Order: sequence, then structure tokens, then C-alpha cells
Amino acid sequence: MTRPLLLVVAVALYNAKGEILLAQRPEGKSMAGLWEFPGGKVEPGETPTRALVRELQEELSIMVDEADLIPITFASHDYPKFHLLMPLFRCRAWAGDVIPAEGQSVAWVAPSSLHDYPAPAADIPLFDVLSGK
Ligand SMILES: Nc1nc2c([nH]c(=O)n2[C@H]2C[C@H](O)[C@@H](COP(=O)(O)OP(=O)(O)OP(=O)(O)O)O2)c(=O)[nH]1
Ligand SMILES: [Mg+2]
Repeated sequence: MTRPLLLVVAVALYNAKGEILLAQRPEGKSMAGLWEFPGGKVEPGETPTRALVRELQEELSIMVDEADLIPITFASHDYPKFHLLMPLFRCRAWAGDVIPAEGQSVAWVAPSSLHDYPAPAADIPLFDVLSGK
């Protein structure tokens, strides 16, 4: 079966303690309740980093400079209806306070505790990478 390729961009946002921000997918969205890296779909005409700057403003009310987005790894995962290709960037610098703008819960999580959070299947290998497994 041929599935469309879906390009989504996501971030591992690190605070000064080395914790990573996870956001819970809101009710009404696919995979509601699971914990994910903030981000979203790359729209036509956008580069991945432009899309991520936009998503972080929309979802978390923070301003990020594209130059502070460092590519680290990616997810490539077959879901039943699409194949997800998701570059993951890390970021340690932003302006403004993290204020979830879409009613999501957020949590700062030590890398070794990422696996305690139920997450989309595509994210499990990313948790391994970030926790140094
Ligand atoms: N943002 C994000 N999406 C993920 C992760 N893992 C994962 O499988 N996904 C999937 C869930 C969705 O099928 C897709 C992203 O869709 P989304 O609903 O967040 O996209 P979006 O923010 O642009 O939202 P919308 O405007 O379409 O509502 O990627 C992850 O860690 N972060
Ligand atoms: Mg999103």
C-alpha cells in the first residue's frame, strides 16, 4: 500500500536544567492525550525551520530564532494512513514564557524519564536517542 509522506517538524526544547518540554496532544486531535514534541506540519512553501518557528509561536507563545534550531535526528514511521517523516531539532534559547496556547498540558522532563510519558509510536526511537540509550 502506498501512503502519503507527511512532513512534520518538531523540537526538543531544553531548559537550563537540561529538561525537555513535552506537550500533551489536545482532545479532538489525532492521538489525543499522548505526549509529543511541540511542532506540526510543514506547510507548502515553508522550510522546516520556518515552520517550526511558526508552530512554536502558535502552540507555546514563544519566539525562536531559526539560527537556534539545531538538527539532531529524525523520525521515519509508518502510520496506517501516512508515513511520518519528522526532523527533530534541539533548541536552548527562546524569548518569552512558555504559555500553552491551545489548552495543552506541558511538562519539563529529564531525558532519562521521557519513556514514562505515553507517546506516539514514532517518538519512541527519539526518546532513546535523547536519553542516550
Ligand atoms: N508535533 C508532533 N507531531 C507528532 C509527533 N509524533 C507524531 O507521531 N506526530 C504526528 C501527529 C500528527 O499526525 C502529526 C502532526 O500533526 P499536528 O496535528 O501536530 O499538526 P499541526 O500542529 O500542524 O496541527 P493542525 O494545524 O494540523 O491541527 O505528526 C511529535 O512528537 N510532535
Ligand atoms: Mg502540532
